[in-house]
Amino acid sequence: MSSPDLNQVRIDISSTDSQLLELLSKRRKLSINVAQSKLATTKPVRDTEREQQLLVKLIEQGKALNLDALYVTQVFHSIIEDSVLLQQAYLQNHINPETVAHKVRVAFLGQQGSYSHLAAQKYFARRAEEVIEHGCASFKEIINTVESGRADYALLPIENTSSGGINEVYDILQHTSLHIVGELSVPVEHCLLVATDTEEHKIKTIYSHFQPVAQCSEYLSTLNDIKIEQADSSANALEIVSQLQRDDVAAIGNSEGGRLYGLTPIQTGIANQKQNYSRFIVVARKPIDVAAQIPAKTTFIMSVKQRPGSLVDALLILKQNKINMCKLESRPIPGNPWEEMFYVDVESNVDSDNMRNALKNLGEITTFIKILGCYPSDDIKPTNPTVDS
Ligand SMILES: C=C(O[C@@H]1C=C(C(=O)O)C=C[C@H]1O)C(=O)O
Repeated sequence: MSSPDLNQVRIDISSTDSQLLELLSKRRKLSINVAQSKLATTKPVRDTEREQQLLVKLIEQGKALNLDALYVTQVFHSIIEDSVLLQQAYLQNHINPETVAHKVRVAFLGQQGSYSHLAAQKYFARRAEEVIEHGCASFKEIINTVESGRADYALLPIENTSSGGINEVYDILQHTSLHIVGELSVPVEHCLLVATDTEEHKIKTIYSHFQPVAQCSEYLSTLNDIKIEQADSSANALEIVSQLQRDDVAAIGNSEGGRLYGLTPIQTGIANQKQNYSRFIVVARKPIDVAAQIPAKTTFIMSVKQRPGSLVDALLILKQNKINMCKLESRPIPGNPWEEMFYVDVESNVDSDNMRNALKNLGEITTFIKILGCYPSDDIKPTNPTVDS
């Protein structure tokens, strides 16, 4: 048998890919039709039972076509995630028409290649056609840029799975007039990046923002005689190392950002936790409404009386109203030694009856309470197909 002609096979592959794209686009249009019907019936966007039935059937059909179950599941998890996010965006635009914009101005920490920059690109990819990027040198500058109207949105990192909550951002949220309107999680894959043909044992100085230093503390403790130099952001560290062009310096950053500065990774996966994610919040001058069909989160801050059990009493109000708390952080209140401000994230829409009732009751027992925002939950957990074996 003569071997297939490579050029011809590639032409056939390209044509098959075009058909796949057309089908994906057709499926997306159908998802929008589904969103339109849910708008009328107020049915939730997510229907995990339907997803499960769909996956089981697709796995079965895939088997008959020689496609393994894991592959089919992965592909359709990604297709369904897109479908859910698309529908959520449709419903959100419907309920907040004033936020629909062709062009948005976004402030974030650092410059091109920073984690915040990558997160901004990811978040706005499905929300605006054009993003005007506004890199800032500090969190204060970011907040100021949006408060003064020079940008429409800001992205702020709020927590990381390795290093925990980002205190500076929590403290800023106590005083800003901005509102949380969104959130997203991005994988953070730290590498050690260099500008020359060098090796790890030759490195004497590492440039990094302080957050990656905390997230990679275990790896850094295995290196001898290393000086850590602080940079304004991860991207700033990459830029410095790229300018220095020395065998004995390196930066901690992501490989995608490193490529922008001509750096190569000599160590990958150096974060303490292999599943290293950062969660970002998106803030704007005006709060948004979250459609009832979408899972919502509400973030509020409160302080309670200095007496036994007052925090427990506040949390019991959430329990009585069947509201799940997914995060609780405490931060000192400047000027009031040993008093704490509590940051609470709950899985609830601020306009739901339960949440209204809880906020009314909390208002009666707390010394201060302020809602920072209600926003769609970014957490689209993939549905598990239960396959009978
Ligand atoms: C499209 C729908 O909305 C969501 C997305 C699904 C999909 O893309 O297949 C399936 C179920 C829902 O979670 C639907 O309800 O049918």
